[in-house]
Amino acid sequence: MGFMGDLWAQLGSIMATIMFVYAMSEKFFPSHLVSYLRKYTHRVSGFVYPYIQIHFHEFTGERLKRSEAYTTIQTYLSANSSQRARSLKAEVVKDSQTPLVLSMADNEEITDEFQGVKLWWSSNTIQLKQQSFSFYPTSDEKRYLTLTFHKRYRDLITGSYLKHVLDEGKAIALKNRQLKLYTNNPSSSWHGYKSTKWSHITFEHPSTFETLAMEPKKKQEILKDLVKFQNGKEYYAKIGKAWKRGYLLYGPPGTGKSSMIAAMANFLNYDVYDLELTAVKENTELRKLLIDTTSKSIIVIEDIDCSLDLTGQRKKKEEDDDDDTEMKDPITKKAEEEEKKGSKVTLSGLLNFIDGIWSACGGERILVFTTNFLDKLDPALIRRGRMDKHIELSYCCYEAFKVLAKNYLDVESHELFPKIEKLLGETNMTPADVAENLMPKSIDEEVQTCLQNLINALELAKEEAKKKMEVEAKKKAEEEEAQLKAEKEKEEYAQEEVKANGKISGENVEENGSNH
Ligand SMILES: Nc1ncnc2c1ncn2[C@@H]1O[C@H](COP(=O)(O)OP(=O)(O)OP(=O)(O)O)[C@@H](O)[C@H]1O
Ligand SMILES: [Mg+2]
Repeated sequence: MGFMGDLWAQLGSIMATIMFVYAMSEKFFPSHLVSYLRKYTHRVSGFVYPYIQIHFHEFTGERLKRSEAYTTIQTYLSANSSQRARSLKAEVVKDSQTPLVLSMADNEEITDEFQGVKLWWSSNTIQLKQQSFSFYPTSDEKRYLTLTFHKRYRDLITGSYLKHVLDEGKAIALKNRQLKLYTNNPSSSWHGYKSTKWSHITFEHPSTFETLAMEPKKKQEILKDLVKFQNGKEYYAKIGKAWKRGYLLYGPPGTGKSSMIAAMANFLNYDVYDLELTAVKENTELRKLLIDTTSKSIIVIEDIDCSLDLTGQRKKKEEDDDDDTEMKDPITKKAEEEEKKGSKVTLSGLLNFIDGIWSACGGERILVFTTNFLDKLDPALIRRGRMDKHIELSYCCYEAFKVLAKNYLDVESHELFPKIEKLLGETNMTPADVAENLMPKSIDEEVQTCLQNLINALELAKEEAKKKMEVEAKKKAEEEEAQLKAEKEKEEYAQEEVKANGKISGENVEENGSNH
């Protein structure tokens, strides 16, 4: 089949050339003669040439829009052809992680196999007449890809194979794409030509789950959860829930909340939308921003407790303020109104953001809230169903230290490790501080020295914590003593008062008695 197939493919190319000559000959021969010749050759070629060809042109339609099928197939072929094709072309492709994308050169051919069936792909060009004027940029070359296969496999190729090529091509493009980090623009700049609600830059955070220091068991659990979500399209459809998941990351500063978000984005290959709530004026704007996000993304609201007064106190405060506005001069009044307008996103607005429109907004979105203080948040915000998973990021444990030691110093065990393990059990230090202390201060600093630096820092922290505890205990004891003293004094005073009252009433009785 191989040799004969190649032979037929060659024959196919010859036929294509003949057709091309026909097309050109229309200029020189009478049209009826050309169409007769064309019909006749078609019949003959169909009889002797059992192959079918499908062409995919690079540009389609009037506006010369680049065909999505062409790009996707090219991506598929690039992944498959770069090892097989003899001649390749290199291109810089926008939004791709790899600086140069290799693909089949023009007029090159490769073979592919699908379920045991062999097929041929070739990339071709046609020279066009130079256009005198065009509004859209045009080239004098037209490119197209040609798929050739035996007519016996028509159903297999047009059905499953092409679907396979397009699915695979899309998956490769997604994997290779450059991730983006979006931030919301203030709504005052939303109007006008080309205005957008989000600005973006390339997302290049180096944090991954390998570099993230935390207990391996917890890390595995999170990874499993993310994979389940990413592959859960059918599952979410089956249970009738929107394909979304909410994570609440909480813990002290420097424990890796932001690093985890970056690791999630790198792991899932999702874009990140960093939503700055204080720049959002009202609930409707919040909804508009959400609608403007794409799927396969992580929407992040950092420090949710600081971004908003979500405890319902805002409303009360505004009402109080309203009482005396009548007395203020117009400029002050206006400034205050503007200020109030500054951030009018309310808890219910945020809840709608999560539950309402959010659910109708397509799928594959992850929402992450971070906070340093879990108990400061309104229970309505963090109840299950809204935030599906709560993840605590805490002080550095021994397991987390081992990850950092491996990443920063390339050591997996050391005689100083047991000492560090003991100290980490006795004192609280964030992974950020542990990492900082572990980092070599000069190029030639030895592992031993770096570990010793950490031990010194841990001992110092332990000492400080001890001192702090002692001071607090002393303060508490003093407070308790003062309270006891105050209570005692109060009691004594009360007793004296009772005594004094008794005396007075006794005197009164005496007085009354003498009156009788
Ligand atoms: N768990 C961790 N694993 C690895 N590195 C960490 C971890 N936690 C913190 N770091 C290091 O400390 C730096 C600060 O961490 P990060 O910004 O993720 O903390 P955070 O919890 O988001 O703090 P904040 O509450 O202040 O926003 C990171 O750049 C990283 O180098
Ligand atoms: Mg952070």
